[in-house]
Amino acid sequence: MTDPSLRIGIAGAGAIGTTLGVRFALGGHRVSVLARGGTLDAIRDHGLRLVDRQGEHHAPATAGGPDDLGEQDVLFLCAKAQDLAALARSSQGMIGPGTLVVPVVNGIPWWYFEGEGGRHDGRTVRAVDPDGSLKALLPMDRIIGSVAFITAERLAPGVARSLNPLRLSIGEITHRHTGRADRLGAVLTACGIDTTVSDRVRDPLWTKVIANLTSNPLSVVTGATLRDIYGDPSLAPIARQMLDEALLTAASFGARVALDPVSLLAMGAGMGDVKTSMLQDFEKGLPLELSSICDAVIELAEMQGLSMPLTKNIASLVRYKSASAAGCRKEEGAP
Ligand SMILES: NC(=O)C1=CN([C@@H]2O[C@H](COP(=O)(O)OP(=O)(O)OC[C@H]3O[C@@H](n4cnc5c(N)ncnc54)[C@H](OP(=O)(O)O)[C@@H]3O)[C@@H](O)[C@H]2O)C=CC1
Ligand SMILES: CC(C)(CO)C(=O)C(=O)O
Repeated sequence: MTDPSLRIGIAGAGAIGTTLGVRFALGGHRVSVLARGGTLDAIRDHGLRLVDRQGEHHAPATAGGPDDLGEQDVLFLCAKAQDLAALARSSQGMIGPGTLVVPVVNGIPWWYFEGEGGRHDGRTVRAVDPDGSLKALLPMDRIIGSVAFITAERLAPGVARSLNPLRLSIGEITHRHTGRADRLGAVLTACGIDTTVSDRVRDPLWTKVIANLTSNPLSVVTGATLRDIYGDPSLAPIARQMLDEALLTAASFGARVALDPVSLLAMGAGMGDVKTSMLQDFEKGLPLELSSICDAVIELAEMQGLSMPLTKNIASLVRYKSASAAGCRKEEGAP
């Protein structure tokens, strides 16, 4: 990464992909976006658009499908966990021998045990990579772990809005400190994405997973926003109990979670009437990101001989609700 202008690939042009793509283009990098359907047409015709704290931006980008885009210096994979394997397959042409691959996906990633050095080193997380496709398709020695502390929404194909500060944690998945992670962190920060490079990227990862796990599924069961999930006298004890289950699991893997339970609940309640991404997906009839946010955490707990009974039950309720809503939509003739 000596050329100041990098070839940066964005695979998955939703809320996060569009936000990152615009920021990179504004930073002077050559952005190529892997998209499909109407999103591909819109980006080809109009480029990418972002409304953020700095204003409204329009950025040029090359857009294409699986066979159109060449090797990149860095490839960001920006999709929901359940879509990642298909996206990784479509992105193969963008990955060359030197490409760094940065998945920006919530939840426990498939690479969790790669280079982790513990007693489960190299083990697959079945919930997120059931048939080993991700491990086979993506070069483990060039994965940079990432955790996105960003809020972004997709307003239209190729158009996103992100009004909170853009923060990212990245790090080598092997705990090593390397120049390539530092250089990537500097590129991101120069593009307006405030990036921390950590030798322990699994720590912020657990912090984020715990925030998602304690709020996203409960929001689907109840329809509640963060204010009530963490602050309402009926719901907050449920969130607290799920938090305790998750903290125990994180601690069993030696994770240092940034927030204590009381602060996390207070911070969550203080975020106000925010609908979680899972509730938004549920309301749109989209598949939910349960594999990486719930199932993978439960799988990790069970590997350590722990159980997460409440989390498991809440995840089952969400699955039931999501399946029955899909059934109703089918009966009503919706697509
Ligand atoms: N949005 C947010 O505020 C945050 C999101 N995250 C996490 O980041 C990840 C991405 O989220 P987000 O950007 O919101 O998700 P979106 O659903 O907005 O975007 C995902 C994009 O990936 C595209 N995609 C999926 N599969 C393929 C494929 N095979 N080929 C081409 N394109 C594909 C989708 O295309 P199509 O539209 O055609 O289906 C969609 O545009 C998730 O794990 C999310 O939880 C993390 C922090 C904050
Ligand atoms: C807002 C927050 C932190 C809630 O878990 C989130 O990341 C989401 O909605 O997916």
